[in-house]
Amino acid sequence: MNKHFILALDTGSAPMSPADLETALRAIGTERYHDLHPFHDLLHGGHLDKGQVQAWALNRYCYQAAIPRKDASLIGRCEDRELRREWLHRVTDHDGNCEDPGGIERWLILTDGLGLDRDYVVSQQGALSTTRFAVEAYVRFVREKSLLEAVASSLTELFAPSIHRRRIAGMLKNYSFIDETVVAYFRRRLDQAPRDAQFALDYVKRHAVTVEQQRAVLAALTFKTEVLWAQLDALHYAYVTPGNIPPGAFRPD
Ligand SMILES: O=C(O)c1cc(C(=O)O)c2c(n1)C(=O)C(=O)c1cc(C(=O)O)[nH]c1-2
Repeated sequence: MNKHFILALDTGSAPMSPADLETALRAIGTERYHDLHPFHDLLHGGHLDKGQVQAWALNRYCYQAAIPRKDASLIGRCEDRELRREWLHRVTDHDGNCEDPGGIERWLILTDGLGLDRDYVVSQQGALSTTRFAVEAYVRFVREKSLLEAVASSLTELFAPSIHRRRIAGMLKNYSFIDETVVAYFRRRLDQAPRDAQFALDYVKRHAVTVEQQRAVLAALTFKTEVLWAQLDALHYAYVTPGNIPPGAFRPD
């Protein structure tokens, strides 16, 4: 977390204004969001082979599959009807409904396009243990922490549209095996994520009013950046340095 803001909250003085809280939250993204991870430079810059892109996509499926579970958990313990109403579409955005097949289906179209077997992807059997541990830590965090911290932990989405735009452009340009069908998931998120992130940011700015609450939301967002970073560390270790794929994990042909 940005040292300046920790110090501001350590003094025991007045809580930050909502505007300063937003600045502090955004500073966490600037310092820690996973757009800074070297694995993303390789992925977006066209420096991975098809097997490494497959490894990324099948590991990332675990995250996709967990998102509606953590959102349903949040709804399940929320007393506030307005918040439940607003949060509900996050579940259908991923699970789909009669009008839209949903984000998980779009992710599976992406893994189909990369030549991966659907049942194998959905089984998560080839995923790295670190991926599963990190993703599950996020689900548990949302289930167990305060509602305010749970909402704050989604705020990495403030920073997602720019990485999605970079990914769409970079992957289409740099990989012969990527086409519009495969990047459809990210195109859709360009509309969905800003709306969700803005709601969550407004909620956090309205409800994190004490020093303790502000400290908790900053820590929640920091935790979430670690969930994302750990997944890329694991991918980088296993699939970029030769000889490191752990037993049982996906092995590219
Ligand atoms: O590709 C990415 O870098 C990225 C990052 C994040 C994020 O920052 O948590 C999400 C997504 N994508 C995404 O597609 C998505 O649906 C999503 C939901 C959430 C969340 O915490 O509720 N984060 C993200």
